[in-house]
Amino acid sequence: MSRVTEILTGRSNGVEIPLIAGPCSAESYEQLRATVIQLKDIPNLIAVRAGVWKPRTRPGSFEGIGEYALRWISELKKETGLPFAVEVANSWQTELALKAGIDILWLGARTTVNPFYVQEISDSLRGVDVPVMVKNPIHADLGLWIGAVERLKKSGINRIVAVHRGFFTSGTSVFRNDPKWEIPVEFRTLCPDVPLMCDPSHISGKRDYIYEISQAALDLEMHGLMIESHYNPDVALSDARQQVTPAQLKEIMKALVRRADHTKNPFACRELEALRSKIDHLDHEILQLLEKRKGLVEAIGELKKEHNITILQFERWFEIVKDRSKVARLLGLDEQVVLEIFQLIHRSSIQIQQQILNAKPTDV
Ligand SMILES: O=C(O)C(=O)C[C@]1(C(=O)O)C=C[C@@H](O)C=C1
Repeated sequence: MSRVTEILTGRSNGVEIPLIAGPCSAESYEQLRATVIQLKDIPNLIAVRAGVWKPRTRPGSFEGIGEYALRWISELKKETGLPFAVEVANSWQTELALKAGIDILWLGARTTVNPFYVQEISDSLRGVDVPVMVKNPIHADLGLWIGAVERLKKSGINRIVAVHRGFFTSGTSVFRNDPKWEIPVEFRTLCPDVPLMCDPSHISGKRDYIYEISQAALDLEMHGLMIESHYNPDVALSDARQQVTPAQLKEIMKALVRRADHTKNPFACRELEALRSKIDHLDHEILQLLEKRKGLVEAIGELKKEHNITILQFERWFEIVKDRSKVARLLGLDEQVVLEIFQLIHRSSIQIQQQILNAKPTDV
């Protein structure tokens, strides 16, 4: 699990939950120093984060100190010996950060979303050996996230870590950004060689949820955490509600559990194997039922073709939705999940019948 530490810092400290922490923004030398000195005590800490240029949604809010803050970082790097990570959004910021000896760069959600920016940064990193973290794009577009990783790799950047920070939501979620956990899981499936960290601060938007989201990320085998911390969050110039004090962060880290991906207990192993074999059996039964259902859908398709009936049957579909939801409820199943399964089945039925009804005479 310390692969992240090695990639980002070139060292290995055997930490099970690598942590990058620091203020949302570097606001003043005193604020940054006070925070970093307290964070230094957390054994999980592998690097400090500090926003220098802040991409804000609307003008008028604090947009970061800019280049000048890099001097404070250099000072604190010397004093503490800790590596520092900074967000860059274009080539001039990248060049200034590298000149200031910043150890780790990261691309924010508003940068990953734009292939032009990603390409510009990748070009300015050609021939430079620096680790880069890539946050997910603001919208749930896995292709853009993977594309950003590919652009960096093409420019010769080999030390890459992805960061899951949740996705823009216009819904009524309690979180600031929707975690959509299925997307980071898919990212890992498609990019198994790129370690994945979680940024619970941006997902939650509120410090009370940081522990819960961090543990959820660890249970999905994410490789580390990036958490915003400020020595006095209430006076922070940006993201005040989601920052925790270093002391709170220390408690959160102590409470988190890194679970193993297997057990060596022989009884538990046997029990697990027996249960999995039952699941295999049930899954095969589900597949056989799907095959039988497909046969019926094909037969209905033939009937529809012969008698010129439309493929989509709204009334029948509504009846199915109502009935399957009711049965799901009675069985104590998650209605939404069951509905999604039947939506997929229905979509497939329509495709099957489209092929039957629209088959050209030469296809048959
Ligand atoms: O009942 C039908 O007419 C079907 O073709 C079957 C089916 C289904 O998959 O259950 C498929 C398409 C219709 O919109 C409604 C239901």
